[in-house]
Amino acid sequence: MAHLLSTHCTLIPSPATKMFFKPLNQCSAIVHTSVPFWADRSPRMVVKSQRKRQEKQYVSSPMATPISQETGSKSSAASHKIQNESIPKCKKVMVIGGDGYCGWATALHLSNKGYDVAIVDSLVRRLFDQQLGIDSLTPISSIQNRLHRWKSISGKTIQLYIGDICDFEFLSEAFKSFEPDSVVHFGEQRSAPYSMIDRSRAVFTQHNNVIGTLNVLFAIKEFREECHLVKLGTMGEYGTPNIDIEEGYITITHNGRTDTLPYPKQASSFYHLSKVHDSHNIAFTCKAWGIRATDLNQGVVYGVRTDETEMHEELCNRFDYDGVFGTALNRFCVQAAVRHPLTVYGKGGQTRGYLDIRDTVQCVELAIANPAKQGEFRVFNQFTEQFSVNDVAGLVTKAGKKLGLDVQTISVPNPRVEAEEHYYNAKHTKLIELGLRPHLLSDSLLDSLLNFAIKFQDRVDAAQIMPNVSWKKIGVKPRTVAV
Ligand SMILES: O=c1ccn([C@@H]2O[C@H](COP(=O)(O)OP(=O)(O)O[C@H]3O[C@H](CS(=O)(=O)O)[C@@H](O)[C@H](O)[C@H]3O)[C@@H](O)[C@H]2O)c(=O)[nH]1
Repeated sequence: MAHLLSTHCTLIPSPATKMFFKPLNQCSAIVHTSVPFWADRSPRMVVKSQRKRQEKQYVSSPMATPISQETGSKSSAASHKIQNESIPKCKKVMVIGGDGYCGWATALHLSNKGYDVAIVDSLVRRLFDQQLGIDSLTPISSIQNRLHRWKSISGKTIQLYIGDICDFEFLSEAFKSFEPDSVVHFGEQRSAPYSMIDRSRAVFTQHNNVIGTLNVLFAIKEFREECHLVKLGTMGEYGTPNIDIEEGYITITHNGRTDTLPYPKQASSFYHLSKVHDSHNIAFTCKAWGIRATDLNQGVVYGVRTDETEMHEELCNRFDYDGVFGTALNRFCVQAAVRHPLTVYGKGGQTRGYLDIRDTVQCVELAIANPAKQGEFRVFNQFTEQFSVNDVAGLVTKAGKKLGLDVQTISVPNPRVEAEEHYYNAKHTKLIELGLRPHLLSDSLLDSLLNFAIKFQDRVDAAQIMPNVSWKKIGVKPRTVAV
C-alpha cells in the first residue's frame, strides 16, 4: 500500500519488509561498528513520483540547453550561453546524491534554471554523521522539508527518489519513472579519511562508489541510451606527478610512436582510488556501448552559500568542519572562528586545485548544457585556483586579523601518506572555454565565510577538529572514530 509522503511523492515499500537503516548501537558519542551498517544491502523503500509521465525529452544536439527561468539570482556565464542557443522546453536531470554538500546546491541551481530535476539519494551521508558522532556546522533540514520549502519559494517541484543506487532494482525504477536526459552523479562516499578508517569503510567506499557507478552505466544502457552522464571525479585521481597535469589525456611519444592516452593515475586513498576505478569503467563503456560521459575532476570545494541556498534557512547547505568530512579551507575558517589553531598537516606544501561551491554548480550546468557526444569520454579539470595548505592558512590568518581574530597555526603530524613539498601545475581550461566565470577566492568571500563560521560557532564541537584517521594505522578491526 502506498503511503502519502507529500502532494507529489509517494512512498512505496519494497517487496522486502526490512528497514534500510539498521538501529545504531550508540553509546553517547561512541559508535560500535562490529556489524557494519552497510552489510545490509536489502531492498528498501522507493519514493516514486505520482506525477504523470511527461513526453520523452531526449536531446541529441550537443549544444542543446534548457530554458533559463532564473528567479532573482544573478546572471552567470552559463545563463548567457544558454540564452543564445536552441532551448528545449524541459530537460530532465537526475541528481544522484542530491542531498549532499555539492549535490544539494546543484539540484537547486538546476531547478532554478528551469531544468526538471529529480534527486536520488539514500540519505546515507546523514547516517555517517550519526555513526561518527559528528555534525554539520549549519543546521540542515530533512530532505522532505528542503523540497517543500523550495516548492513554496520557487514554485518548482523537485522529484525525490530515496534509495541506494547499488540496488539495481531501485535504480531501474527511478530511471524508468523519471526518464532523465542527464544524470549528475554525486552519489558517492566522498571522504578520503572516511575510506581510511578501517577495512570495512575501505570496502564500503569502493563497493558503494564503483558498483553504484556501474549500475548507473547499466541503467543508461538499458533504459536511456541517449542520456548524458556527468560524473563527479576528483583531481586526486592524478596525484602529484612531477610534470604538468593535463585534462584527462596526455600525448606521449614512446620509441618513435605517438599516442594520446589517459593521463596516469596515482590516487592516494581508497576513496580517491574508487574514482580512478570509476573513470576506467566509464571510459570502457563509452567505447563499448557508446555511452556519452563527462568526468568532472573536481578539486577541493569551499564555501557554503549559493544563490538558491540563501533564499531561506531551510534551504541552507551543510558545512563540514570535522577531521573526516571537513575540507581544508572550510575547516580553517571554522578553526579561526573558534580560536583553534589552524591544523596544517606536515610541511603544508601540499598543493591542490580549489573552487568555490558557486562554481561547482556553474560547471555542472555547463557540462549538461554542452553534452559529450555519443561514445565520447570527456574529462574536465574542475577547479579555478591552486593553493598549498600553507597558502590557505596564510589567507585565513590575514582575513581573520581584519575581523579581530588572533589566528594561530600549528603543524600537525601528517595523518596521511602524501607528498608535502612537490611540483603542481594542473591545466583547467576546458570549462573556461565553455563559459565558466570563476568566483576566485577573495578577501570578501573569506570575510563572509569567517563571519558565517562565527555566526554558528556555538554549534562547533572542538573535539571533532583534530584529525584522527591515520593512513598507516588502518587495520582490519572495525574502528570507533569519535571520542
Ligand atoms: O586540516 C587539514 C585538512 C587537510 N589538510 C591537507 O589539505 C589537503 C586537502 O585535503 P582536504 O581534506 O581538503 O581534501 P581531500 O581529502 O583531498 O578531499 C576533498 O577534495 C577532493 C578533491 S582533491 O583534493 O582530490 O583535488 C575531493 O575529491 C574530495 O571529495 C574532498 O573531500 C591534503 O593535503 C590534506 O593533508 C591539512 O593540511 N589540514
